[in-house]
Amino acid sequence: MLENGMTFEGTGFGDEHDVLCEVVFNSAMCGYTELLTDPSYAGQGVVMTYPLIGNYGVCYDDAESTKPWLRAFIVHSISGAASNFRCDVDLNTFLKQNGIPGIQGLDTRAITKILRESGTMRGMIAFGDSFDIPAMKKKLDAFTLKSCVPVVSSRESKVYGDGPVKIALVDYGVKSNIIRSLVKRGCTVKCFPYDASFEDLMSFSPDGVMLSNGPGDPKECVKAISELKKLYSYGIPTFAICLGHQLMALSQGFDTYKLKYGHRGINHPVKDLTTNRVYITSQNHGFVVNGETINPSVADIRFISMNDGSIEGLTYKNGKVFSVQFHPEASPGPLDSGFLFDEFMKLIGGSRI
Ligand SMILES: NC(=O)CC[C@H](N)C(=O)O
Repeated sequence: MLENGMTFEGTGFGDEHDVLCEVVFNSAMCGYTELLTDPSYAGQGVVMTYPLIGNYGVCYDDAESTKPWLRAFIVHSISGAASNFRCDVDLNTFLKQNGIPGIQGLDTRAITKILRESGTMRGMIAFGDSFDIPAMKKKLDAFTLKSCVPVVSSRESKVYGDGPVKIALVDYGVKSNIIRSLVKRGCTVKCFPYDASFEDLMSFSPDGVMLSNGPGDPKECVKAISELKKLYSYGIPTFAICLGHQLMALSQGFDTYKLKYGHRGINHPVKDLTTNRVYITSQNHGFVVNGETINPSVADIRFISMNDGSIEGLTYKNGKVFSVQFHPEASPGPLDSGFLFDEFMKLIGGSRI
C-alpha cells in the first residue's frame, strides 16, 4: 500500500513480516547486492525498475557493509536460479537470513511512474491471505521515518589499511568501497561514529578527513553539522560524499531540500563545470543542496545533474574542502568519477599512487 491508498498484490519472499517504509525506486539493471547493503537505504523500501533480480545470487565480497539495511525489497520477479561461480547464497535466502521482507510479482515500472508523478511516498507491505485495508491505511498515515544514521553508524573505532596517509572517516553509514578506495591509495583509515566531535577526529592527527554517505534527512544530524562547522574553520583537506556533502553544506549555512522522487540508479550524468566533461555516475539520494542558498564567497558549484540541473558537487573557497552528491566509489555503477579520490590524495599532498 502506498500512502495515497493505492494497493498492489504480489507474492512474498525473504523474511515475510509487515513493514512500514519510505518507497523509492532504483533504475539499476544490476548491482543489487551492493544496493541492498548500502546503509543509505535504511528505512526505505526499494522498488527495482529492472524486471529480473537475483539471477546471479549474492556474493559476500560484493557487500558494501555487514548486512542489508533497507526495509523491504520490491521487484517484478526474483530469479529462481542463482547462476554465478562467485555466488555464495541465493537472494531469497540472503534476505531471509537477514530479516528483510520482499514482494515480487508487481509491475514495478508502473509503480515507478506513480512515484515519479506523485513524488516519494510512504508505504506498507503486509503479508497474509486477507487484509484489513482501513487498518493498514491508519498505520501508514501514522508512520514517520526517523533518522537511521545512529542505527547504521558503527560505534567501533575500526582502522583499515596501513598506508602513510592518515584519514579520519566519519561513518554516517559508510559504504565499504569508500574505505577500499582510500586504502588502495595508501591510506590508513580510522572510522569515527556519526556523532564524533571535531576534537575526537583531530586526536588521530589525520592528514585528511572523509565524510561518508548515509541515510535520511541531513537536517536531522544536528550535532554533525555543528562539528563540521569547526572542521571547516580549521581547514583540513576534506572530501565529502552524499550525506557528508549535504552536512558540510548545511554547516556553512546553505540549505537542503527533498527532491520529488530522488536520484537512484547507476547511469546518472553529471557535468563538471570546470571542464565541461560529463561523467556517468552512481547515485542514491533523496535530498539535495539548494543552489540558490550557496554563498558564492564560500563555495563554487562544480558538478550539476544533466537530468534536472540540481547541485551534484561543490568546491569550497578555503581550498581544503570538496564534496559530491553522487558516488565516486560506485559499487554499484561506473567508475568514471573514481579520479576524485586521486584529487583528494593530491589535496593532501600525500599521493602514493
Ligand atoms: N547516499 C546518501 O548518502 C544519501 C544522502 C541522503 N540520505 C539523501 O537521501 O539524500
